[in-house]
Amino acid sequence: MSAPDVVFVTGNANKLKEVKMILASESSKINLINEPLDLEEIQDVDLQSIALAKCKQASKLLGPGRPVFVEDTALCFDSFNGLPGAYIKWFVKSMGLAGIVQMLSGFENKGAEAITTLTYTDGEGHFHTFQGVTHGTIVTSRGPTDFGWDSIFQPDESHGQTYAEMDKAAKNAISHRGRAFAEFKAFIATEFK
Ligand SMILES: O=c1[nH]c(=O)c2ncn([C@@H]3O[C@H](COP(=O)(O)OP(=O)(O)OP(=O)(O)O)[C@@H](O)[C@H]3O)c2[nH]1
Ligand SMILES: [Mg+2]
Repeated sequence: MSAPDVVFVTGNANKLKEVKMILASESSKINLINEPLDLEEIQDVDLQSIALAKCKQASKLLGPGRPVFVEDTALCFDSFNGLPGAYIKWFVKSMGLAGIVQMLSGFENKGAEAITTLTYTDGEGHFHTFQGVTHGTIVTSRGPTDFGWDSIFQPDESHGQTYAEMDKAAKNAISHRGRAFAEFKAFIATEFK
């Protein structure tokens, strides 16, 4: 029997690339499909509520009985009590990376948490949420700038490299996304035997 389809709803090609790499090891259990639907994102500081609302909307659009997951990624500054959080996308768009670095110039603590919140539904009313967190520091941009804020985030565990300077396998091994999907992989092992 072939592996069942599981849909990842995202319009972000960089996320998709990383997730395909992370879930490649599960290809005998699930057949990963992408639907680049543009989902509404509710205004909330609670990351689990945002991911759940996104997943419910994706599931509604795809129809019942279809396993689907979404993820929402936040960047939370220690000095800002967790903001910009899920709003980081709009900060990157409006201010650029240099503007974001500048926002923290008056603060001694330049620490930040990158958080991925992933919500999966079986399409039959059951929802499961997984989260991955990586702490780091906001630094002046170093490395390629093709993915969000990768070039200004230096994880504590990276020996001085920004995410953008790391190769993908090294990033996935310690990243917010890698950690959230490690939990999801353990779930896949029990859900799709
Ligand atoms: O440097 C980065 N390293 C990452 O690992 C990463 N993951 C997400 N992002 C960016 O942070 C915002 C999240 O917003 P987000 O979760 O709503 O994503 P999105 O709207 O692009 O896609 P989606 O909602 O269709 O899945 C967007 O600006 C993403 O580009 C990242 N930037
Ligand atoms: Mg989004």
